[in-house]
Amino acid sequence: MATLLPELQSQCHHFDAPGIQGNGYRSIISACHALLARTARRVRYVLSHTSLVTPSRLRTAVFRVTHNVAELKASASALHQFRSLLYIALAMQKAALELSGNKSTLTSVSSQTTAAHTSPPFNPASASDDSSMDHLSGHPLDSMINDLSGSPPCNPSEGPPDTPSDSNHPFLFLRYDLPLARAITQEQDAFLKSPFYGRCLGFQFDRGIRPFLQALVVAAATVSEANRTRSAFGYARSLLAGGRFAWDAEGRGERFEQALETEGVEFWQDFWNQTESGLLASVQTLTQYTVAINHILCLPPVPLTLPLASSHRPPSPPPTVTIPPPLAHFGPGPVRVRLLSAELREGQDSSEWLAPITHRTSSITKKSWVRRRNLKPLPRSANLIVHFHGGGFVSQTSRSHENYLREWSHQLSCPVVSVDYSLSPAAPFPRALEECFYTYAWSLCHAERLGWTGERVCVAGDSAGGNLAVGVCIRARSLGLTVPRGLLLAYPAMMLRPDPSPSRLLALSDPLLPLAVLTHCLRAYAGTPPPAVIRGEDVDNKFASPRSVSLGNASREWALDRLREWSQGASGLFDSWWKVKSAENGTHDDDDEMSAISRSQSALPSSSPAHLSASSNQSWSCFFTQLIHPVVPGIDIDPYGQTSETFRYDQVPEHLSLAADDVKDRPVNESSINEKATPIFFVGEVGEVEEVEEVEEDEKENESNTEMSGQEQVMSWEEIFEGGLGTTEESSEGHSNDKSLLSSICEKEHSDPCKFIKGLKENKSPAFSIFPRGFTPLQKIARGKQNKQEEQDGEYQNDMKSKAKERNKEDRKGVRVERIMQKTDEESQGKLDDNDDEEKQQEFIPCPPLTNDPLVSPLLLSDKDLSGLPPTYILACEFDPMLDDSVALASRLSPLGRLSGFTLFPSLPHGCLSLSPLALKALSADASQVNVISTNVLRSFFSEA
Ligand SMILES: CCCCCCCC/C=C\CCCCCCCC(=O)O[C@H]1CC[C@@]2(C)C(=CC[C@H]3[C@@H]4CC[C@H]([C@H](C)CCCC(C)C)[C@@]4(C)CC[C@@H]32)C1
Repeated sequence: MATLLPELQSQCHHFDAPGIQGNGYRSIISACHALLARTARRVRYVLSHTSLVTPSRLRTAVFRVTHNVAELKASASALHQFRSLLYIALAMQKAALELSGNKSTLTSVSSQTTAAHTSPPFNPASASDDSSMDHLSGHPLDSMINDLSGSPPCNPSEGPPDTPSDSNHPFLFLRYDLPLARAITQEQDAFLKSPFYGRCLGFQFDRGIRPFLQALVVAAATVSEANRTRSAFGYARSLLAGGRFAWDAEGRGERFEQALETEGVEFWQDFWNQTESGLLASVQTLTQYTVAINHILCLPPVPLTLPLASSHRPPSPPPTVTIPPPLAHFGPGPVRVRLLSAELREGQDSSEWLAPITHRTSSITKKSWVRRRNLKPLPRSANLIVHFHGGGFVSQTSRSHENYLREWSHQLSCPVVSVDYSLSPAAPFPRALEECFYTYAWSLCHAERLGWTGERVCVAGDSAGGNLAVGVCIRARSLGLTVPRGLLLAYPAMMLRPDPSPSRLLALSDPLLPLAVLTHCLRAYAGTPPPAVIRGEDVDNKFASPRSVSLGNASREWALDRLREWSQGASGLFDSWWKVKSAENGTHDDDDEMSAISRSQSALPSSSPAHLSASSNQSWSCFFTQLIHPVVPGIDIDPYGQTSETFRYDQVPEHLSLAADDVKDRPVNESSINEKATPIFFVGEVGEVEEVEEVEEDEKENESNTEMSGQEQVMSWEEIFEGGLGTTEESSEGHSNDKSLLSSICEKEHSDPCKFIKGLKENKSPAFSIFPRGFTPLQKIARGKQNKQEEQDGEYQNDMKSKAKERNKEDRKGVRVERIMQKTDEESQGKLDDNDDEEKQQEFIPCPPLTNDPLVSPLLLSDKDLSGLPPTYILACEFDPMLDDSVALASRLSPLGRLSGFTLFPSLPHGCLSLSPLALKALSADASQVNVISTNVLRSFFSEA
């Protein structure tokens, strides 16, 4: 580590966005320093107490020797993992620098490394950790740790001033199909993650957040344990296990790690949704601002006609555009939207307000409306915020994000609209995006119903919602609609392709967004095609897919149901008390509505699937992507816009294609909204809706279609993969852009691209000598084989692994058998040889073709498209696997003049906005600033002339 850290640090600055000192490499270094500091303190503490006190029971009890020793062992194991991580990061860094053609930076590595060595020594005592041991600084061990760490952690106020912003700026993401990227993906699976999740959990985060993360892991481990047995006895056993996990750090770490390996997306979906209803939700409500309006609207699925934002000469009618309702996968269906408003405003209480409310929510909402009639409404607000929540595309609703939405509404005195879009895997891309865009358009043409004048609108999104927010703005711009005044992105997910980046490596130790869970989310949203038709009866079943058939899944759902029941039961009394209190205060929450709407189910249009036929579904599924960008399989975009001409807005007549500045600030004039005006175009196939009875016949046909399309996708991925790495002559026509991208990269360093590519393939290029000197790759060996590396990794790891294996024999048996069977099949077909590489290749995470779509991975958007975004402010967190998404986006937007600001919150994990204000207060001072800063950003958007 003594050499690795300074070497990595010396090149970090090349990856910063202009003027912003932060990226995944810097975060890895900070995490390492935090771990070293924590280990050093623990060692000092143990040493000082063992040397003074003779062995006795008293000593053991008072100084918690066993606990400290166990912690030390876990820290040692974590350090070992981090050492490997540093090697990987270093290899990535060098590869990225070489790919960017940044020769000068490569040659200066050694000199800068020396410089880093001469910098002031890192003092572990300065890092925030167990303050009980702070008085021990100055111990001889300090010097050892100084040697280990070598240089101080990244300080945002220091660092090289000449951060590059030219075209040679290295990109943080490494293409998934490069040999190094593949090697990294294999390596990450071999990491022993339990020390991070168990005892060492969250060591790299702010001290205050550790108890929260530990509680999270205990809860996840308990639920996962409960999944294993379904009986009442099993339930009692899992409760006991829950108690055990509270103090057995190793046990919960192992169970959590195992849950990552065995549980599917549904588990995480349900687990993450715990804040949506029940006790947790009720407790959260206590700490939030009260609001006058908190309603669920169901926007009816009808086409909307809006005026274009282009200037037109009166008296000619303004050109209009017709926006179809969301169509993908299920056909037209209502969109659920939450309207929050600190004050009751004109229009929000009008009878018209009830018009868009349909289906299940109507009775409840009408009641609440009647209750509010005696409040005197304020004039309509000039500002509106349209928000898209995060949750990995698979979980959560606007409700779990209310804490900051309510604050925004209060501080900015404006209504907030947050979309409860359909969730994956039931409704994969582009359904959610369509719904978000439809809501945006609906808000523009029904401003008065929201208590808004239609003047200024800002769009905000966190995490997965940030991804959707960018898509909405791009679409608004491409159709010539009013573009929001500002875009606020909180830790957005901008690259959904499985390209590794340094911050993604942090996912290996992150209990909030572990890599396995990220991969689940990715597959659910953009991986496989959804079931083509979901039958009417299935819609009532939240998990309307074959998964509910398996015993494992059934028991998981059973366990989660028990947890939910308990939580809801406990919150019953609380809820009734709270409602009485709210009614007295004249405030209201439509909590009943949300608890009535199960998460995934709420996402699905309640009626549409029953009315659809397979044929209609197929034509709808492509609607969104065709409208914005024709999807060209295999086409890739240079993140720096080199292939910017590839994508066209061919549906928008050229004379209507507006410059970003033309549309940016144009207010929506209500009187100019002319629903009767002739639409310029309308693309959609609403007319193809057929009756329920016909569904069954078409179903079989449709199933086979789905299978076929699934096969086609796999094929095309393989082609892309081969095409991207094969010789240029081998590549097919569809991959021309891959070729051009690679050629352009190669040209910088090598005259013959083919040779260079071959070099990459054979790992001969110096940059791709997979890992630097001294690195022993962790051995990725299928379970059931003896892992030789384990032997070297020391007793502790062996203990942990064998213990885990024993405990979970049953679970793992399945996996092993599966692999052995797979092998036997292949052997019989003569496909398998003993080559380790081939085995690894099978385990390589495939890249779903959809993730190449710039609307799925907005970092693949061309410069031309990105320059159509409104002024964008990015909030990012230091210890976030998604940090590089923010930094890379900022690097792209900054030269285009579209970046209005960037704030990096040190020591915070992903999702910090969603944490309750109480939790934030328990964290650092920076953490409590998260909400304040986001509010100020929105205020500045609204106030800018
Ligand atoms: C080595 C490199 C290989 C590269 C391979 C990479 C492949 C994948 C790449 C990209 C895919 C991106 C996919 C989607 C991105 C998703 C981003 C995204 O949207 O992530 C969100 C997912 C939900 C969540 C974790 C979050 C924020 C807040 C969290 C919530 C805070 C409190 C909530 C608890 C349930 C409260 C109860 C606690 C109690 C003690 C029991 C909690 C934890 C729920 C989950 C959310 C971020």
